[in-house]
Amino acid sequence: MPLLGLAQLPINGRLNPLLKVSLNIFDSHTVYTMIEQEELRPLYNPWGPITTTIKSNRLVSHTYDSIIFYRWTSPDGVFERGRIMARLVAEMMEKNRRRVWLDQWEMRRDTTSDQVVRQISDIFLCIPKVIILAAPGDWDRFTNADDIHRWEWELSLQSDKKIWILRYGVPETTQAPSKEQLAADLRHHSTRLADLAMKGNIQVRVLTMDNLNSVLIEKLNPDGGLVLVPPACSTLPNKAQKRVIDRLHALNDSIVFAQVCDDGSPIDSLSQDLAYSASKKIDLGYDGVEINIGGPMLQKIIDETSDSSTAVAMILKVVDAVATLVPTDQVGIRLVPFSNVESQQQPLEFFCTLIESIASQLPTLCFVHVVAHARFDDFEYPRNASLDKFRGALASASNSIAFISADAYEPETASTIAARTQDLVAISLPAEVDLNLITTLRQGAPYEVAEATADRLKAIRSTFQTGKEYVLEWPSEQERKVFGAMNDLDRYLGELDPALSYEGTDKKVVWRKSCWFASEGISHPFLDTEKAIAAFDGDLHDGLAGLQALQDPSVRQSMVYLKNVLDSALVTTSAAVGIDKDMIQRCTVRYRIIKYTAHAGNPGGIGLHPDGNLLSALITNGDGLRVYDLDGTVRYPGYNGTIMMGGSTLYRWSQGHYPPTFHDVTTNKDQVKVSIVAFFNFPDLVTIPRALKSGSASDGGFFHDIRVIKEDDKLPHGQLSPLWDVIIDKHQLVLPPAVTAK
Ligand SMILES: O=C(O)CCC(=O)C(=O)O
Ligand SMILES: [Fe+2]
Repeated sequence: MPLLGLAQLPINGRLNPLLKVSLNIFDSHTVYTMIEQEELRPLYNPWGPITTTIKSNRLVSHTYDSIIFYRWTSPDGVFERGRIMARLVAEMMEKNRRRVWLDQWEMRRDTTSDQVVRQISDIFLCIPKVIILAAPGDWDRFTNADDIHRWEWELSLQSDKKIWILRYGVPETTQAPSKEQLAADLRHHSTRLADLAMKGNIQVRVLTMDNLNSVLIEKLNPDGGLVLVPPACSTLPNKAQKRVIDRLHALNDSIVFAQVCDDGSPIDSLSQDLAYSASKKIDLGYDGVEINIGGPMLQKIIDETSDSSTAVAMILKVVDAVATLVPTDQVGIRLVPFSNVESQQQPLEFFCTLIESIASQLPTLCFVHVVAHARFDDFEYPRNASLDKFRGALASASNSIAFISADAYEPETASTIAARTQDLVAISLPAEVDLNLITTLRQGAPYEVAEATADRLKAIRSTFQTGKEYVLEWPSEQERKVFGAMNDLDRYLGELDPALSYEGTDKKVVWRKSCWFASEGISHPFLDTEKAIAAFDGDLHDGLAGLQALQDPSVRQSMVYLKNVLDSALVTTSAAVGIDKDMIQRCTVRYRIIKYTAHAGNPGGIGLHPDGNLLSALITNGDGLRVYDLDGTVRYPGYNGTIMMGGSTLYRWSQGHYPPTFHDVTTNKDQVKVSIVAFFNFPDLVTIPRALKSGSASDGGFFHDIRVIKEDDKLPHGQLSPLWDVIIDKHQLVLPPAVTAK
């Protein structure tokens, strides 16, 4: 198949504005960011007492028929395979109208038994059937009682659930063993597992490529285009890869590139290894190769080479080596710059220099593919950070190398960029969730969010209609980073002086250490000048303290990370309650960090209140937050995700449709708790728009003047009084007389 110049790729007879560049079921943006250098640490015995209480969880609102545990445990390369399998099996089952929870929890070598037990037992409560994907290597790991994979088996087999064991990676002719054979097999490695297997309700099946083939082939982009096949696919048997290539070549004008990625081998042999595997890919029938500058070794170079020109030179050497074995116009490179900046390694300029150097050294290179988002399944990630810097860098060095930008674009954004630039634009994350998305869009159908997203939005909406909070849970990788960042804030706040403040409608006295940061909107940077802080609504003292805090590089880094998490939750929740995109962009955010402290023996806390703004996103690392429902229940949201709450402005704007979430905080005197709250609100508007949904006839008589709202909010007998009456009555509260007096 002749290689077409990318710019000539015709889609529906015209130059392609939306190009599917990844074979999404296989895509693997992040796996390589999880490289660890640590040794395997001894882990605790998982069968000790389980102290973790089971929290309300995300599965309850849906009914799933089964769960597939799928863990990735870097960096042995096997995870990638497991992930494809999990995904494909889930799809096979979903075709049969079974709802599958694909549990993609990242397990690390330092994951503790407690975390495993918590996660699994939590999920077990609401799932009738467990599917275990068993790779050939698993058995060998079962002699090690500390192996996290083994705990998972043990917990599963110990449960009263129906278990399906799907073996994969075995020769296609393997017969599924009986339960007895399975137990006998396991007995060589672990008597306990064997005994459990004999007792349990188990079905064993063998999963062959043929089982999967129909799903696999069906999912291949039927419209053709440039398909960048990621490494996971390249690790399939050659026969399977050929099938994929053939299928894609049979489609209109498809060009198929394989992603090649270093396997972590030492730098000396890296260039040769990569060049060799790239040439093998061409022999196999691929039209070209995409070098992923993000595999373990290259990433290590980027992370650890302090001198950036040395790092650039080392990477250039690798790219160059590939280009000696594969024609340069069949070589592209893939970069994921933002994920690096997040963990503060090389600055973005490094990637610009890298792009410029590669482009001038290899002027006939096929493309530079820059991926903006960095997380798997994070399809609502609002960063959409501009890639113009990188575009500019490439343009300054070459006018023939194609630039491909990939992000969680929506069709409008993608079209705008396609119209504004000469670039190829890839919708990556939404297409990963909805595999037919690109085809649908090309056919001119309206953009609809994927079913899973739609379900989530619906769940948020119905929760908010009852005035309750909604918790957007974190994947465990994120959880780890969030708590790391929270510890950092804790450290910083610990050095500030505590201040007394009177909070909540009941004017409870609080001791807290606090400061705030602000931004002009989602994905805007933090305000960085005294003038901007002074102009922003809020107490100046704490605002200036926030400005000071940003001078501390580690606080800044942690805040940037937490901001991303909070912003993402705000975008999702805004979409759920119907705040339109323009408004989302215009709303400002104040991020307050708080450390509750005891003072003179008095515990810290905040009195009962609803927040006054549109939406609040809260991350906290300790107990103390309490939510008062309108139905009289009291709940403690816990801290395994971003807690979303409606505010009184949303209540008014939605004309009473979304009651605000009433909450308070009580911490005892020995307790440490740090919180960060993102208050999302209209920008300096004096009056709020009349109705959340355009076309609403009446405005429900609610105040629209923000200043009036602020005053009114402080009182339980203002516009919120019908709600306060319910709360006071259902929870049998007694507010201080000064507060209740009209
Ligand atoms: O720290 C918390 O858990 C909640 C803080 C809060 O409600 C607020 O600052 O409005
Ligand atoms: Fe609050």
